[in-house]
Amino acid sequence: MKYSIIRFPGSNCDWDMFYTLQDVMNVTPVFVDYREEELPENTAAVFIPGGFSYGDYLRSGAIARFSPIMEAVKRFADSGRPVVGICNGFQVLTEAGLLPGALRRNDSLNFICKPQKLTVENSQTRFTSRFNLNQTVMFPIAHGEGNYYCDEDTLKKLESNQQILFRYQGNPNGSTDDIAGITNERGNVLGMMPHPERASDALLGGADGKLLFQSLIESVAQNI
Ligand SMILES: NC(=O)CC[C@H](N)C(=O)O
Repeated sequence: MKYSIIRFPGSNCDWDMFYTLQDVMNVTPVFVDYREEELPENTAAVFIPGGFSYGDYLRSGAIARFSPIMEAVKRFADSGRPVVGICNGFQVLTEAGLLPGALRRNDSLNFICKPQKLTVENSQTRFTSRFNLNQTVMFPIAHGEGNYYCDEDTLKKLESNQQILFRYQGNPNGSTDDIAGITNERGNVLGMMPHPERASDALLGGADGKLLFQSLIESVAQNI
């Protein structure tokens, strides 16, 4: 089983993800170039890491979503298997239409880089089964375009389908309804602005993020 990490020109959290998967979680990560048209065989889950794909030109993620590999990522997601986008990865997934809504400039118009408290809003998913409901966790944030926006109807659907997995405590960027991380309706595609891979080892200042990787890896093992 491989855990595929997609690399675009400008990705910069690819090694953070690799380290977490290989050294902390003891699974097998593999980098996948954006020009590839297929994912490696035996891919168990796809990760789209943080960064500044194509220099964040036009809008974050707006160019990366046209990369050849994204067609394969869409097919993988359509088959119900897990796809996780962190930070720029979340931006790419909304631009690609795999997640609802959009990420806009932070309301302060400043880049924000700090540890951020979050509330776990749903602990009954393949990504969050190791957390407790309403648990407070600390994940770093580092973004200029993390202001999640969706219209009223979409927000109602996100809430009624329990697609909101994480909310900010003390909204740092103006996100609608304090939203920090959501899934698609089917529940197999996750996007979040905070970085669990940067909170996966006490040496990094905290290990709350490890729970997310544990949840996902267990669900893969159980074929959920
Ligand atoms: N760390 C990141 O992924 C940065 C995200 C994005 N490019 C932004 O600044 O909004």
